[in-house]
Amino acid sequence: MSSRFSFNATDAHIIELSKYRQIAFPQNQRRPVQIGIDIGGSLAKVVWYSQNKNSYAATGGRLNFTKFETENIEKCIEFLKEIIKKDNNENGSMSKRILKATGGGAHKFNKLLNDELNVIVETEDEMECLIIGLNFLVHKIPYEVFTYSETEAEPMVFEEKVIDEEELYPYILVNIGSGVSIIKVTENGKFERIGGSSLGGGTLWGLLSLVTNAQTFDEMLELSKKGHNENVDMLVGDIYGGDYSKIGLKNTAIASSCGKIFRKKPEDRKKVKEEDISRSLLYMISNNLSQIAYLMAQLHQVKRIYFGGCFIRGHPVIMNSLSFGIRFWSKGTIKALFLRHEGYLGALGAFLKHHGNIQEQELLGFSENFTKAERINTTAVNAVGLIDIVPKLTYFPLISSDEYHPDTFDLTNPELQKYWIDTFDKNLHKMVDMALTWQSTHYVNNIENTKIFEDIYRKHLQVLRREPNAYGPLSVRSLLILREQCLHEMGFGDIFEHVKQEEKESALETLPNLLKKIDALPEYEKLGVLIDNVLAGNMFDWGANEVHNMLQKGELNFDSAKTKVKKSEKYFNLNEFRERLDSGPQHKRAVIFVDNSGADIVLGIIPFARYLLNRGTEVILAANTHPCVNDVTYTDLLEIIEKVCTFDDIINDAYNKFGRLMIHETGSGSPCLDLRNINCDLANVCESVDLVIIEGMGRAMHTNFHAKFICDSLKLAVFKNASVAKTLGGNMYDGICLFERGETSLGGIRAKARRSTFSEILETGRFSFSC
Ligand SMILES: Nc1ncnc2c1ncn2[C@@H]1O[C@H](COP(=O)(O)OP(=O)(O)OP(=O)(O)O)[C@@H](O)[C@H]1O
Ligand SMILES: CC(C)(CO)[C@@H](O)C(=O)NCCC(=O)O
Repeated sequence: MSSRFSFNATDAHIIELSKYRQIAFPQNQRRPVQIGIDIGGSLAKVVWYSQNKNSYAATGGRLNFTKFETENIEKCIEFLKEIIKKDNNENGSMSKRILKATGGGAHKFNKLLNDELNVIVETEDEMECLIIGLNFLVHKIPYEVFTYSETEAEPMVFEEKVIDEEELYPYILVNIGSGVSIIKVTENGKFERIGGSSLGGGTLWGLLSLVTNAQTFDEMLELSKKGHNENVDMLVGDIYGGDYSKIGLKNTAIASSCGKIFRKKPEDRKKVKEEDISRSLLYMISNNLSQIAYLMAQLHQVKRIYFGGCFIRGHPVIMNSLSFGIRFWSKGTIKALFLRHEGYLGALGAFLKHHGNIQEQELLGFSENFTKAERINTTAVNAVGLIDIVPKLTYFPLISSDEYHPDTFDLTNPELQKYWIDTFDKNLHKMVDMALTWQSTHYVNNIENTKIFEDIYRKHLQVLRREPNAYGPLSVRSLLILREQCLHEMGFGDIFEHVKQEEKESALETLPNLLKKIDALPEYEKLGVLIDNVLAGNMFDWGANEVHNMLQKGELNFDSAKTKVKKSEKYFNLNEFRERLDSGPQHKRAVIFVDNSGADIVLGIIPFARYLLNRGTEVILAANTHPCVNDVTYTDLLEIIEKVCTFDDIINDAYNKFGRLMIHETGSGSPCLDLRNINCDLANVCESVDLVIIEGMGRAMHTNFHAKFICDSLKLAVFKNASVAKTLGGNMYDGICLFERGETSLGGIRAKARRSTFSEILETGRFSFSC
């Protein structure tokens, strides 16, 4: 089967998930490079922090991952020397650094590391580091954990981040390195190594080195993919002539690994294919481990079994046989859990042991960055991976259900998958054109970077065509985020800046007159006109292909947009909103998640916000932190409001005098809105919000269309994509205005169990409620 795990690693422009796993630290974090290393019997794994200068996104830092064969420890040391030298050049020479090291090699090579690197090597316990690393990934990295089964249409099924401790403990970790350690974890900081096995990854590597001509472990695994184990394994059918149904053994079950070889004549034994024997040995090790893992879980009455260690390396056959074994032995009651950063648990744990890192995590958010454009360091076994470290994000406090999921469309349907991947592929050239224009207006002459951007994104799309869930569940949101990451990684900033600037200026010129006209309307007509204006403004969306074409040809202006947008038959209940405004208690505070710059924000949203302010409702405008398409960013919005303040007293007073108009950043850089990850300051000011307004196709259709809130909510958007319209039951350019009363408005109790934070979990080991 083709999969993300077999992507061509020699390609310099793309970070394949299994081999490049960076995790991205927030801006303004200046600190010396910190390194964690886990030197095992087979491989030395390195995790280090680097500042994220290359990226336009305001991500201040990044966790990088790489590994070397322990046999070549000197290459690893050279690599570490380079990292330290680079950091000395950038941040100034430091006094002796601390290197956090774990694994057997931290002891064995202690003196060598000390002498060669001129560092203080602090040795950390291997088992403890594995658990710290695992807990970090499970709590902090989106879609880190997944189950795997080839019998399902979609083999990889991702788990949400585990936030509550009760969900997590007790668990066992089966860490398959050279040898195997099995660790039971019952609560934060409480663990015990309950067993192990010497039949592990080193065993397979050793045996395959003996029976194949392959040079590297990866070549050996490749061989196993092509092999047929039934040529060497004795199956139940070989003994019974069919199934042994009485005890539930099918004829295809392996009765005796390698058990057919002894029957062969000595001259035929040499003809056994290396592919077949590789496959057989791989099953032998994996099946044995799944059985031991299950027995351990039984003995200790544990339901969660995580598999870690480089042995797994996202290899489908290994994962499938471990999964199958656990499912088989547990009669389907337990599922094997895998991790996308499975080989780095120990090194990550050692890294996090640097002073303050564990507490610090609570202040930070982490996102995965799949993209890197530098030439790969060829001395490493598998180059580097990336995790970006971003300012801390949190749950939006007004979501009413724990079932909240941002994405509206389930892209498990192959037709929809193809449609969306094709759509982004076809539109890519438009982004490239924008990137080129952006370069020319910034006097940057680096066509190569635009080409690399195009290349990287297209290659990611190719990966996704083969393995749609390679980077976590596929959604329109994930495709959009990936595109932004690729742009940012190549140093592109706000590539729609010129478009936004022009549209903003022209809209600001129109605004005073528009406000006058609205003010002159009879009171009962105002709301309808304001909502029409928001929907017309929302047409100015350079991210929607159809509209992009119109805008580029100059075929759209505010008036023509107003005639183009029709009211959706199915999703337009303005009257209910009007009735609520007229008869219910006045809303105290509204938050508006805004969308595009130009006419959208200036002629649509600002007059509507002004109307709410006039009615006595405070208004928070929540705009993206980072640029994406022509969405208005937090900094754009500050500028716009300051301009509006120069000619409109209502906005000026509310913003400058009374603080009744507030502007906040969402923490996002996407046209979609994931309300599980909102800037903490915004979440805090939204605690007292009783009206949530979400605007735009990305925020209110691709995402949040089904979101329910504990307070009143209003979704405003226009169908600008035919597939979205068809799937949701609307027509192209229908405007939706969806008002829904919240539990509080209906008299319900406003209460919600908040989620425990990671530091609480780590530090107190107790379950608690907090932001
Ligand atoms: N590119 C690779 N090169 C070598 N081994 C690999 C590679 N990819 C996966 N492996 C497998 O991973 C195993 C090593 O896993 P890991 O790095 O987790 O263990 P380790 O830390 O070296 O061992 P231990 O913890 O037992 O000391 C190897 O024995 C081999 O089976
Ligand atoms: C010796 C370690 C802990 C080194 O990581 C590992 O290789 C292992 O757990 N080996 C298995 C030893 C045993 O329990 O049989």
